Amino acid sequence: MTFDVEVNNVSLHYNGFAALKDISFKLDNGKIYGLLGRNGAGKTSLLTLLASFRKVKSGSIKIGGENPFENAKIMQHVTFHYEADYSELSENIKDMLDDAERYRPYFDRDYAHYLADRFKLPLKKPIKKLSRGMQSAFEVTLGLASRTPITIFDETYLGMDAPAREIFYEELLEDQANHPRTMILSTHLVSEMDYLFDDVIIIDQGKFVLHENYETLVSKGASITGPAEEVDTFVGNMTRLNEQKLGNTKAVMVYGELDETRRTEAQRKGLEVGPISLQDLFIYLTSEEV
Ligand SMILES: Nc1ncnc2c1ncn2[C@@H]1O[C@H](COP(=O)(O)OP(=O)(O)OP(=O)(O)O)[C@@H](O)[C@H]1O
Repeated sequence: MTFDVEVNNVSLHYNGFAALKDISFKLDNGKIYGLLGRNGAGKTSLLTLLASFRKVKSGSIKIGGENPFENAKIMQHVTFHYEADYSELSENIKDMLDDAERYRPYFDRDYAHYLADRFKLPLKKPIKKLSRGMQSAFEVTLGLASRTPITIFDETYLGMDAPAREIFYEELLEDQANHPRTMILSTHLVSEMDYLFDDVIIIDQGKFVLHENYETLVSKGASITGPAEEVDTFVGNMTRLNEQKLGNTKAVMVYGELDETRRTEAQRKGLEVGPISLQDLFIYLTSEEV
């Protein structure tokens, strides 16, 4: 069975406030998707609909061709991980991992224990007594070890420190290579996580902005570095996303493709042409002026 995801014209209102406005996109199997959007863009709202935490009332969502809402056949293949509130839970990590094995059909117990060890999670400690970062690491452990065909992480990793996030990224890429599934990672940590994404989806103020392959997206811009005057002349009236100056050297990020003729021209003028960052593109595409 395949688990393609189809989101068709989905809108969501909270007491008259439009949090999602006519969103449509499709997800293929086996890719890592980065879901990006500024604060309040609607990422969590969208993910709770995908995870069937709430019912779609306007538009439709299909997973594997079926409506997933209250559909046990589909929902056992979808997991949603977020910064859960464990403050009332007295069970320890080991018991929780044992429980997970019972209701998650793809769960790999050995891998879960290996991850818990890498994250230095104390197996015998009640989860409510773990720090916020450790609770996040536990959630991430569940998410990876569940190996669910559609795995959704809603900024689960925010509370984790940088070394722990690095372990998560390493494990995510390695486990995805061995057990491909559809992963959706919503995040603000764009510059830190961009290399993980196969595709990027950007939403802004409840609206769909784009769904694009990561490489294709970043090739839509370039950074031009060299003597300030030369750079300014070369860039002309192209859209500038960002610029930095150090002494007489300037680096300008531009939006817009540079064809071979323009690249050769840059080279002739001694300018360096490099790739653009997803972060700069994201900031530009979701800025008020666009
Ligand atoms: N239960 C709710 N009732 C009313 N408004 C809500 C509710 N949940 C979210 N909203 C509003 O809907 C919009 C989208 O919120 P959502 O949490 O989906 O955004 P987000 O992209 O996940 O934001 P963040 O990155 O800040 O977590 C926001 O304006 C938020 O205030």
